[in-house]
Amino acid sequence: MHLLYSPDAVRAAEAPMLAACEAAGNPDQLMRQAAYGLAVHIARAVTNRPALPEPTVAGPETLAALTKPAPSMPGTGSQLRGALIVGLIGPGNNGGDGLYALAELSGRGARCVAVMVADRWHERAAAAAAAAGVEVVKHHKREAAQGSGATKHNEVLQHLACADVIVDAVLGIGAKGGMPIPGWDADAQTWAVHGETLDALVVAADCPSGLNTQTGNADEMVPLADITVTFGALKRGLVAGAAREKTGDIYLVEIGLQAPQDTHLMPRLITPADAESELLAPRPGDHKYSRGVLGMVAGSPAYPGAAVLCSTAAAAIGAHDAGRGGIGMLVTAGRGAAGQAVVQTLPEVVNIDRAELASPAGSAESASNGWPAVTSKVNAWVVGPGLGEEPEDLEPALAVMRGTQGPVIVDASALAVWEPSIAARTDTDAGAEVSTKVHVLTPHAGEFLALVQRLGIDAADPAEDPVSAARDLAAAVGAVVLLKGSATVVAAPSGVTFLAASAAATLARAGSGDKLAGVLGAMLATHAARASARGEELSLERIAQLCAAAAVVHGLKYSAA
Ligand SMILES: NC(=O)C1=CN([C@@H]2O[C@H](COP(=O)(O)OP(=O)(O)OC[C@H]3O[C@@H](n4cnc5c(N)ncnc54)[C@H](O)[C@@H]3O)[C@@H](O)[C@H]2O)[C@@H](O)CC1
Repeated sequence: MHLLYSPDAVRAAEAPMLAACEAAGNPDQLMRQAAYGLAVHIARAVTNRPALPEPTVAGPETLAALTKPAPSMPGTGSQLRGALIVGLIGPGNNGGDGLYALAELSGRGARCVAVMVADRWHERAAAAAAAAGVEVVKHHKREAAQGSGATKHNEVLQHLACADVIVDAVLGIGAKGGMPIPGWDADAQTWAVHGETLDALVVAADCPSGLNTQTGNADEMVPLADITVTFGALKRGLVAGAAREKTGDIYLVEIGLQAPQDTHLMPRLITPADAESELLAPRPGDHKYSRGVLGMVAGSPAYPGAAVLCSTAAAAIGAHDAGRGGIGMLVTAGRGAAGQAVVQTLPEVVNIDRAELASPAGSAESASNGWPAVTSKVNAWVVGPGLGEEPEDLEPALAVMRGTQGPVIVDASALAVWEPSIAARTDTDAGAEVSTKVHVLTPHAGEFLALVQRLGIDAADPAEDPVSAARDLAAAVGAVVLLKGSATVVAAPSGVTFLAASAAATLARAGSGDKLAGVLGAMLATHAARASARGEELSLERIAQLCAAAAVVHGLKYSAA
């Protein structure tokens, strides 16, 4: 699990270290450390492309390929000889990182060019770069406006066209929007005039320039990076929202930052290893009920496929890997074709008539609420995938939401009829959240906007700041909110938040949400069963964490398909 820092948290963590470096008469020590890490990754990129070591956070492309490149050592001087590395250098400390990195690489034999894209720069780093033999080209807007601008522009283009690596060290966490580079054509993601696609590997220093490292918001001006080498800590805005499409693989360079004392409300990134560790192994003596029973109200005569996707995804967890993460039993409440399709695909499923949830028959074998007896064994429910708008399908879903303590994953069509009053729940001791009635809402951005509008909730825009958006809704309605996106954000009402960033862009297709609902259901059912056997309940924060782990499992399992 990685803590995700806001830019303010990064600055706060850096401050005492910078003061100590200053006092020791070595003010750039931290920057040099960061720059060394950057240089190592650039050297690896030059010498080993495309076999780079495993990133801290895999980008969508890497996930789609699901390759695990072999780790390797940084290149030696001789391997770098002949390589051209061009740094785009901005006015602040991010530019300083770039300059010190170029100085390192120049010392190892690469030809390095620093293009100063602002009319000021980090003086000490620039002096170090010049002393190490880095060529300097000044090409900023003010200078571009003066007579020699066109010639200079062509010179820069020439360098860029021949570069093996372009280092984006224009703006870091101090960016206030935009890319201050003369001639940068954002639409084409290249430099104007020539317009050809550049062959170089683009390495972003700390973050792609212009990215909002608080929210992840990135407009079309922000250049795409093949890899991002970030310093000290993972920034929240590197893995949230649009950032996923900009950063490529992310590598974290440690520079010794101390974590803040109070990290409770810092978002956390769930790694594949974290997610794996949440897949419970079956124990000797387990039986189908003790492993966890998942109930499902999914699919309808109009959309029977959603029920198949949801149930097969739930059943597939645990089908391999010694049964880890697997549920003991799946109970579906089907109607017509939706029920038949599931049973034909998964004969082990217990299918009950959906109508019996909305209008309980109440026979001698019924559960205490009049539902079929098997429902009393259910540890978690999924309601909504493929239900459509018919009352025959939505009423049973509502009955589950109202009539069980949960956890209930409220997905797709069920979100359109969900009300906070349905989830009304009583907290025990002050501050201790227990799952007396737990609902997990799983909107994508469109469903999120429809939901907050219908309920009159003031929430951040998920397209601009997904972490705040999920937190706002969760706090307003008292439910766990799983906001789907290129990174998925899961927030508990307390504000505790987890991110899952292990899904490739290939997952943006019909049916992915249905499968995710099934994986979520399996994760919650297995953990709720274990907790209940111990006489415990899962807290809302724990449920949020498990949901993010399930999103990671889903991303890894289905990204390559
Ligand atoms: N403080 C340190 O010692 C360390 C800082 N680090 C680096 O320093 C970066 C932060 O440095 P800074 O605070 O100097 O911030 P930046 O380097 O991100 O840039 C800030 C400067 O750019 C200007 N600026 C912002 N947006 C602009 C725009 N759209 N157009 C033109 N100019 C713009 C600002 O006015 C300011 O002068 C980090 O991202 C990281 O790369 C690392 O070296 C680690 C150590």
